[in-house]
Amino acid sequence: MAPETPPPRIACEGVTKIFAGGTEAVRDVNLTFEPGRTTALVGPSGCGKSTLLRLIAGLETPTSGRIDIAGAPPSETLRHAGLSVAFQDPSLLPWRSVRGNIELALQLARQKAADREVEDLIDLVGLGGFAEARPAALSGGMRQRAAIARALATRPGLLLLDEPFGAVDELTRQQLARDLPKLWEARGTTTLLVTHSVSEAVLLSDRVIVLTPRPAEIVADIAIDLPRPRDPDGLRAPDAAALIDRVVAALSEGMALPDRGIAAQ
Ligand SMILES: Nc1ncnc2c1ncn2[C@@H]1O[C@H](COP(=O)(O)OP(=O)(O)OP(=O)(O)O)[C@@H](O)[C@H]1O
Repeated sequence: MAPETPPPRIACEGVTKIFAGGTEAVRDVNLTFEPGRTTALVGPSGCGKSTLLRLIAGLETPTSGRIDIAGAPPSETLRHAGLSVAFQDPSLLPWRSVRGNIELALQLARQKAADREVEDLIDLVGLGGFAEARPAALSGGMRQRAAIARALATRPGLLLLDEPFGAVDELTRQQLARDLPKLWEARGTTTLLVTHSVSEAVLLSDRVIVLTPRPAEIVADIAIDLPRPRDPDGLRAPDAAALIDRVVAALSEGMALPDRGIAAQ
């Protein structure tokens, strides 16, 4: 089934974010994301990855530059439920069950799920049997997975994930890494994800953007042209390992820039 809203093209033009107080988190980012592709943003801790994602989500406004999602500002896309986010802090409503949280997202978007669609999503994120559980009865990783299911429920054209598997155990993480890209591909979702994990970025994405230490600037833009479906075990193959090495080398390059990272310490 097609997504509720078609996957948009996203353009960031000269995007800079300086917070009140003077912290410059993002500097002059120029990027275009093509519809239906998955892109990972990778960079050292505190470099400005989440800020860039929040800017694209319309949850922050750029200090200068502009962001355009299919011809409209991000706030517009957010309002039309064409965009879903699952961030580190899952922010589920505590008095609603997993199913209730997902159904609320659908109600707010004035959508109805097809038969069994909510159940299928709950199963997909490995929460079968926990549909009626409230967030307090779930582990941190389970809450994150519930938030992913909620983000997917409205079939957004644009899906923004910030460290979505941060609290998820390794085996479940591997299962999600197998299953979620299949769903994004089937739906044609444009997905942007922030991760600390270089191997996860290579496993999930069509493209990895490597950012410098704060303020985040682009140090490398690496195409991940590995065949799909991909399997975590496949990361040991020479072509995948070479891509991981390229991403790691770009991270080191960013750290070595004169005013950043190691050089700035
Ligand atoms: N609302 C805010 N007000 C002021 N400073 C902020 C705000 N949000 C983030 N920052 C600062 O901006 C910088 C970048 O933060 P951000 O959360 O984007 O980094 P990150 O790369 O996502 O970090 P991590 O990988 O550790 O999650 C940090 O120095 C942070 O303290």
